[in-house]
Order: sequence, then structure tokens, then C-alpha cells
Amino acid sequence: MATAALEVDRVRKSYGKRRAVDDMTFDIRPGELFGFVGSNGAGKTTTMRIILGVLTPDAGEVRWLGRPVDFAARRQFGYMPEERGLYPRMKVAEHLRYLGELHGMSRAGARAAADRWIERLEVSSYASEEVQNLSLGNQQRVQLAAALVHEPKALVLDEPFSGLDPVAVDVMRDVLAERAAEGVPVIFSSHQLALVERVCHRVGIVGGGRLIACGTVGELSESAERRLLVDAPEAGENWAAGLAGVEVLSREGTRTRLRLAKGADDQRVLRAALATGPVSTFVSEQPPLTELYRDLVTRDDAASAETATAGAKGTAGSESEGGGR
Ligand SMILES: Nc1ncnc2c1ncn2[C@@H]1O[C@H](COP(=O)(O)OP(=O)(O)OP(=O)(O)O)[C@@H](O)[C@H]1O
Repeated sequence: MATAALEVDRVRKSYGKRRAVDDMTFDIRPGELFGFVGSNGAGKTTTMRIILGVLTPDAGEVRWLGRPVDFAARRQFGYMPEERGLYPRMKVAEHLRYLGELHGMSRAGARAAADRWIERLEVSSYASEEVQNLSLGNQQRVQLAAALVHEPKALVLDEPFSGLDPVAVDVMRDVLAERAAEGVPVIFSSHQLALVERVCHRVGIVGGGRLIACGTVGELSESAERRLLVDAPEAGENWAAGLAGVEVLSREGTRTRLRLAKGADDQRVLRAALATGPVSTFVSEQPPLTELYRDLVTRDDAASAETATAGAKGTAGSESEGGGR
């Protein structure tokens, strides 16, 4: 099993009475691109801020290479905050050099690194411009350069892809993949699930401040309802209707996509298809991350609602018992 580089261990954080992060536990391995996804307000930014030490957790711990993260470790991280954080009046190249030196680089080293990232992120024509004069997408490229300029050992990026044009998305993706290939663990949050599915090794899904699922897309799909693609050229429109636990998702020509509830028998589906004539395709399909995400989040919401109802009943029961005494 790969050793973890960055570990988030039972981290908890509340803002007043609101529990933003609850028992959050996951790890990121060297050279791994880890996608951090979840609905608005799920707790991603809070978790990332805790990793960076911008926020202190109420409980739990973040470890880097097996030790609690301290200031020296955090200096080795590259961070792209959600609210971004560049000085608008500073010039791009000057800004990046300044950040490099702030992280302990020599003047010459910071200059060389700034130049290198300006070129790599294709913002050379803005190097002498004030940050505030750049478009938002170009400011974001500079923001990534700012996270990278000191050659960080880990990258924590809050929605780095939001608002980028397709070419900038490709540049960002390539840079992150390159860093990961160099052994750097990379965690980034995103709502662009198709992109996350394409680029990430593993995905963590956050709901209500907790990690509700984590793994490769293949692993996540193991807990999901199975999908089948069946091509039965002589079958009528409704050949699969009425099969227990089977839902017809779509029909395109002679191909039918089916979703099987847990425990539904795929051999019965095959027999039903064969009863119509030849079957040229009968394969399991991995659902896209977007669907896995919906299934997992919906299931988690339902489970939370059930727990809350049970809790409320328990409380009501004990209150009435108390009242009767
Ligand atoms: N400074 C704050 N004060 C009070 N509540 C906060 C604060 N920051 C975040 N919260 C709350 O904590 C919860 C988690 O927010 P967080 O920003 O971590 O979610 P997120 O997953 O990053 O959401 P998004 O995808 O919208 O960026 C939300 O309910 C949010 O309203």
C-alpha cells in the first residue's frame, strides 16, 4: 500500500454552532492527484484552510510525512486560496519573485523560478503589468504560479479550474499532472466532475462536513448500483420492462442502458434479452463520476435524515418519559 504524504485525521471544525467539518479523515499519497468534491458549503474550503494552518481545527490533526504539520512543513506547501490572494497593484513578475523570496529562496533563485513559471503558464506578455490589470483567468494563472514558485513539496488548490477558458484548463491540468509526476501530492477542489474524473487518481466526496466516499472512480462505482449495456437487435421497445430491480435508463436504437438495484440478477436480464433473439452486447458499464456523486450524496442525505428523525424521536420519547415522572 502506498504511504501517505499528507494525512487529515479526524479533523473537526465548527463556526459557532455550525459544524463545518466533522471527523474528516483521508490521506494523499506522493505523486497523487486527489480531487476534493462536494456541494456548496460541504466543508472543502474549511478543510483546506486547516491543512494550510489558516484555520485551527477544534479537534483532529493534519500530518505531513507522519508528523503533525508545523510552520516549517507548511512553508513547503503551495496554496491557492479560494478568495485568491495576490496584491492587485504589484506587477506580475515582481510579485512572484517576492513570494519566492518570502519562502526562503535566494534573489537569483526566485527570479529564475518566477521567469520559468511565467513562461510555463503563458503569461509572459503580462509580466510587467499590475495584477489588477489582468483578466480574471490570467490572474488565476498567476495565482497558480504563486503557489508553485517556491517549488512546493505539496499542493493544496481551492477550485483552481473555476472560471478558466478551455486552453487555460489544459495548461492547469498539464502543470498539475507534471507536478504529480514529480512525486508532489496534489489536492484540489472542484465542481467540474468530468474534469476531476479525467485527471484525478482518487476522489474524496464531502457531504455535510464529512468524507462520505473516497477512492478511485472504479472503487466508488463498486458501491453504486450496477449498469448494463445490452444490444439485442430483435428486441421490442419494452423487452426489459417488468424485470424486478431493473430500471431502463435509455434506449438508443437497439441498445438499452439499464440500472440494476442491489441484489438484482443480471442473469435474468440476460435470459430476458436472449428470449428476444440474438444478443450482440451484454456488458457492465462504469457510471460517470457525476452519477456516482449524485447517488452517493443522495444516499448520504437520506441516511442523515433518517438518523436525525430517529434522534428526534428518541429525544421526544425521553422528554415524554421525563414529563411523566
Ligand atoms: N467564516 C465563516 N463563518 C461562519 N461559517 C462559515 C465560515 N466559513 C464557512 N462557513 C460555513 O461552513 C460550512 C462549510 O463551508 P466551506 O466554505 O468549507 O464549504 P465548501 O465545501 O468549500 O463550499 P463551496 O463549494 O461553496 O466553496 C458552510 O456551512 C459555511 O457556511
